[in-house]
Amino acid sequence: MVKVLISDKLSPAAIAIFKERGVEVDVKTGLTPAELRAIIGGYDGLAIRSATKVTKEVLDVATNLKVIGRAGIGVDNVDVKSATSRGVVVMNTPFGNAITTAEHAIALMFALARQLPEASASTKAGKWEKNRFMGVELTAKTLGLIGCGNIGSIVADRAVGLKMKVLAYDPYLTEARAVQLGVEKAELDTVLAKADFITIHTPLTDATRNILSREAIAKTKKGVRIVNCARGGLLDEVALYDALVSGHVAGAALDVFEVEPATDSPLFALENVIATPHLGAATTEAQENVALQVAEQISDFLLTGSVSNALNMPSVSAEEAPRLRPYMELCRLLGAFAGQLTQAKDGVIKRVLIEYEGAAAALNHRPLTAAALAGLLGPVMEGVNMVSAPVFARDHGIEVAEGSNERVGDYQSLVRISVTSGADTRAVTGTLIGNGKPRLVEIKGIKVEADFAPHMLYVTNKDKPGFIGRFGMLLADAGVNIATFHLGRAAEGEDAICLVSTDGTTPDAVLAQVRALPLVMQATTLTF
Ligand SMILES: NC(=O)C1=CN([C@@H]2O[C@H](COP(=O)(O)OP(=O)(O)OC[C@H]3O[C@@H](n4cnc5c(N)ncnc54)[C@H](O)[C@@H]3O)[C@@H](O)[C@H]2O)C=CC1
Ligand SMILES: O=C(O)C(=O)COP(=O)(O)O
Repeated sequence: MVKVLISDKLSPAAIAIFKERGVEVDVKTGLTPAELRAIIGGYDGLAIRSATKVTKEVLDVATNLKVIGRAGIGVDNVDVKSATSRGVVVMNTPFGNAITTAEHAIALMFALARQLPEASASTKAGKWEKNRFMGVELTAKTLGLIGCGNIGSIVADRAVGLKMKVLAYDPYLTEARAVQLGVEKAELDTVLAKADFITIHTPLTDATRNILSREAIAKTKKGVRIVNCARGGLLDEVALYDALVSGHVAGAALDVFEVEPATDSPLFALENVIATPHLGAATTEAQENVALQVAEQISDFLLTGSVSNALNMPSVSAEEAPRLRPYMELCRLLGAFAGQLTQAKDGVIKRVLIEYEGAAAALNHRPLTAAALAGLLGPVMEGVNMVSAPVFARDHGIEVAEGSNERVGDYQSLVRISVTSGADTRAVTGTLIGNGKPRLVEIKGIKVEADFAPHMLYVTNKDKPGFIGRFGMLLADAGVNIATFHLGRAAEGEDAICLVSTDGTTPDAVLAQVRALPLVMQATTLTF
């Protein structure tokens, strides 16, 4: 039974889904890093929000972990790079809390405009300071958005409804989308110079860290009000403090902080600062959405292999997962065959071409290519899987190309993997037979019909009388039992191949004797 750990506070809806799907689930919140490291090895899946930090150190000991599901959007608390290199899928729930977070940003904007928290505290203290709390209207003011993705777009939509003029700085925002949203696409400096209110809605990445730097804050319009509902670290808290004290910035509303939990900050002493404890996603609706979604995504992945909303792996829908699974296995096996042949020769893979023909042409190729690369790179990198293989290939300068052709030839469906290393290119081709069983049909252009078996011996030889008898005798004398025996040749008297499955491994000494046989050009043991 697969086992999942929920290590942050999630709606009970998540537990119910896991149990319904037959996934064993433990809930342990508030773990220290050491406590998490001590237990993570026992879990296949981890469901988190923003409190759990999934560091390299945690991943190093997460030996069974296959998937991390973030019930929410930001994954800056997960070392996605380390997860990827360890083959762990990282998923989030990109839409479940977007409306709720956008509403929090709008709420904070109103709260800043009318100093609601201070006014409420003063009134409750019996002061009735009607003249102290003079606000500003939002209508006709300019809102500057930094980041206009899911949340930024919803904020824009609401702000347009409030009759604000919206400027958006987002390098990935198209003109067409800006027009559709009713916002004006602008450079960062223009947003800074013109906005009466600024809200930030980018992820925290190396590119966005400190995007509202001291310099950027200095470029803002005097009297600007700033809302950050995205991530601490996107703005310089010390520079913001100085600008609030000097009066250049009229107010700031912060839901997120560089260090969380933020229990102590000089900003808390300022009257024109509103602070909430990372409540952006904290509504019943959003928490129900993200908990249900993350539990479904994690369960689906662990139980069926379908992949949704992964940051480091192509999606595989629940509908296509059963259709793709046998093809993934075929691709992995073909990749493993090609990888072992390459490893046995000169080793360094330069280029991989994966061609899909017939019925395979119509499939979702990204997961299939990832599976082929996982098989191919298996002999080079221990523990490689579909998550880590494409990244490993890219990082090691291996060119990966895909081709497809819907034409049906001798087989309904074919997958061919051609691997170039040094001056050689080796191609292996396979198909699915019967109820989705992988079958090899061609090796280096020579037709052969063979199943994959755990232990195989692959020999290339000259097609001349005498080889098969000597080869059979040699294996028999060495006590290596042949389970299946397949032959193929380019043409009479030319290059031939012999693919044998054996009951158990062929010892290296026997392999050396096979290589020494007359007519043998090369011999390699293969394992699958
Ligand atoms: N306070 C809270 O509780 C919550 C905070 N968040 C935060 O909000 C962030 C945004 O969420 P979504 O809108 O759903 O993400 P998204 O991915 O849909 O949108 C982010 C936008 O930022 C833009 N962007 C990326 N780099 C940029 C740059 N250098 N300059 C300007 N724009 C850039 C992207 O093009 C994209 O359009 C999340 O990454 C998360 O950190 C999300 C949910 C709740
Ligand atoms: O979804 C996000 O990115 C959030 O920041 C929400 O964080 P939380 O799940 O409330 O800790």
